[in-house]
Amino acid sequence: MDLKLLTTLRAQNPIVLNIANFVTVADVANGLNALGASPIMSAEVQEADAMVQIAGTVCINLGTLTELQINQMRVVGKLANQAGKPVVLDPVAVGAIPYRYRVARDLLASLHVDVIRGNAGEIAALAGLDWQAKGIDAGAGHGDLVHIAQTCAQRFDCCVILSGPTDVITDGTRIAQVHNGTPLFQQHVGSGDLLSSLVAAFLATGNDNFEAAQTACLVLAASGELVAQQLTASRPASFAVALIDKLSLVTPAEIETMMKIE
Ligand SMILES: Nc1ncnc2c1ncn2[C@@H]1O[C@H](COP(=O)(O)OP(=O)(O)O)[C@@H](O)[C@H]1O
Ligand SMILES: Cc1ncsc1CCOP(=O)(O)O
Ligand SMILES: [Mg+2]
Repeated sequence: MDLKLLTTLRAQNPIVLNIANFVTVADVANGLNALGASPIMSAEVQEADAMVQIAGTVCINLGTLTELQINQMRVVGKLANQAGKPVVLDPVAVGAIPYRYRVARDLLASLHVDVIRGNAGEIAALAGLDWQAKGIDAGAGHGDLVHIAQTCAQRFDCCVILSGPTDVITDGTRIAQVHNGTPLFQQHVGSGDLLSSLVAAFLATGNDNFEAAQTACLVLAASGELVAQQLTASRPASFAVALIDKLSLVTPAEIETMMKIE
């Protein structure tokens, strides 16, 4: 974990290309912008080449996929691989919907993904391990989260973030755990989508994927925890607004005093 990456990211203001879902697209754009990245969303395959050329990194979110969008994901992902631009995959609800699972497996077979970011239900499904996912949420299960994340990372030869009350980050060998956060994240739809796109923003700093992924998890979780401490009413909508503000203000020094990372 390297909090200097936050300063680097803000100095670079990297363009993050998002194939977003239509539920959380504005939250993701505003969260990226607040942190110090430059978001761009695209839904048209004809502009894939130009988009990848201007982008520093790409985040592919399966949230509201269509056949047209899946084709766009494949084209954008392949172009990003050819151009050496890092790719993040958010496999929304692959643990609950078999069609999505097949789409994710097809994408992972035809592209190299640098980081997969999902909740326990999503990462367990991709790891081929038992878990009861519930829609877009993690659901219930009893497995060892570190083992699940490592199995997924080794299977797809990439870095994996299994997020939740504790975020587990692994490249298959190295493991980090971020214990910061607040249960308010679960009450606001889109927290996971935002994390996936912030991971893409940190990957643009050119650092080791494992370090960049950890730093993204820490910055978001710590920002949420700081907001939760200051809110007078712990409500999901006020949390979401205050979180965007905090992402624009939070400093490495502030995070350093409260980080719980192992
Ligand atoms: N109970 C919790 N306590 C603290 N942080 C949480 C909790 N649940 C989720 N988070 C945080 O919320 C963000 C989104 O994670 P998660 O809820 O797992 O994704 P998704 O929305 O895709 O299910 C992560 O930054 C994670 O650390
Ligand atoms: C509600 C919903 N339906 C399809 S995508 C989506 C948003 C998922 O957001 P997140 O996984 O970040 O909570
Ligand atoms: Mg999600």
